[in-house]
Amino acid sequence: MAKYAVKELFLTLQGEGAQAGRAAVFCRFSGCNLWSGRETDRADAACGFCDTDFVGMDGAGGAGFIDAEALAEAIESAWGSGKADRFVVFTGGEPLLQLDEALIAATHARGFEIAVETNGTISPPPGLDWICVSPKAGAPFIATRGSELKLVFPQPGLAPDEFRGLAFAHFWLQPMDGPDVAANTAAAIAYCLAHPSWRLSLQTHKLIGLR
Ligand SMILES: C[S@@+](CC[C@H](N)C(=O)[O-])C[C@H]1O[C@@H](n2cnc3c(N)ncnc32)[C@H](O)[C@@H]1O
Ligand SMILES: Nc1nc2[nH]cc(C(=O)O)c2c(=O)[nH]1
Ligand code: SF4
Ligand SMILES: [Mg+2]
Repeated sequence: MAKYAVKELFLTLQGEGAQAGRAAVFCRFSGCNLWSGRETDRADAACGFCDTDFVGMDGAGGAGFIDAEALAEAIESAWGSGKADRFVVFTGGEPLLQLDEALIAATHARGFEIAVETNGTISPPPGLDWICVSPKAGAPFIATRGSELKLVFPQPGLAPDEFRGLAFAHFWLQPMDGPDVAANTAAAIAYCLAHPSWRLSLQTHKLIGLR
């Protein structure tokens, strides 16, 4: 049986947060601990606003990978040859359900800086270069330190000031995409104007039609 289930693997620009604009291989793992990914379950899910299809392994570059070497090789091949500043973002779904020390070692051995996008419910393994934590209302909050905290806003029951004293280098509000994105963006702007330690994170890839 394959060790890693990957929905899709692609080269793009990181669209969000402090690394926005940077070339990166996105490795999107299948599966999440806060939603099955099925629309019929969304209303009952712990995380109900997800913008991502992470079910199965049928996306571009998606597959079951037999071991860390095989997946690291696919990541290297997606990056392409002859370019420095190698950067991989592990996301999902929830990447910390699958990302382990063997895969971290194998991608580091190929010269990649390693970032994760995590929902904060699982303690990150050692060795990561960049940790973006995006907590979810009502879910356990375990990963209370990292590189950046990116709060999807607004989430009833999750006030930004709960997080402000934590050990993160950057604090972002990212407007919740969906039917209310315009109102959510206005609310995030108003919050950042009134609380300047928070900055606005836009999903820039969506604005310009990038993946
Ligand atoms: C699809 S998630 C995958 C990683 C991880 N499960 C997490 O939630 O952080 C990637 C990023 O997109 C954010 N996101 C998901 N749905 C969103 C939405 N509707 N609007 C804005 N950001 C969203 C998440 O909060 C997270 O920062
Ligand atoms: N371009 C681009 N940037 C991103 N940053 C975080 C993303 C994610 O889905 O985790 C994402 C994504 O899906 N695409
Ligand atoms: S935790 Fe992340 S991947 Fe899981 S449903 Fe929420 S936004 Fe989507
Ligand atoms: Mg995304």
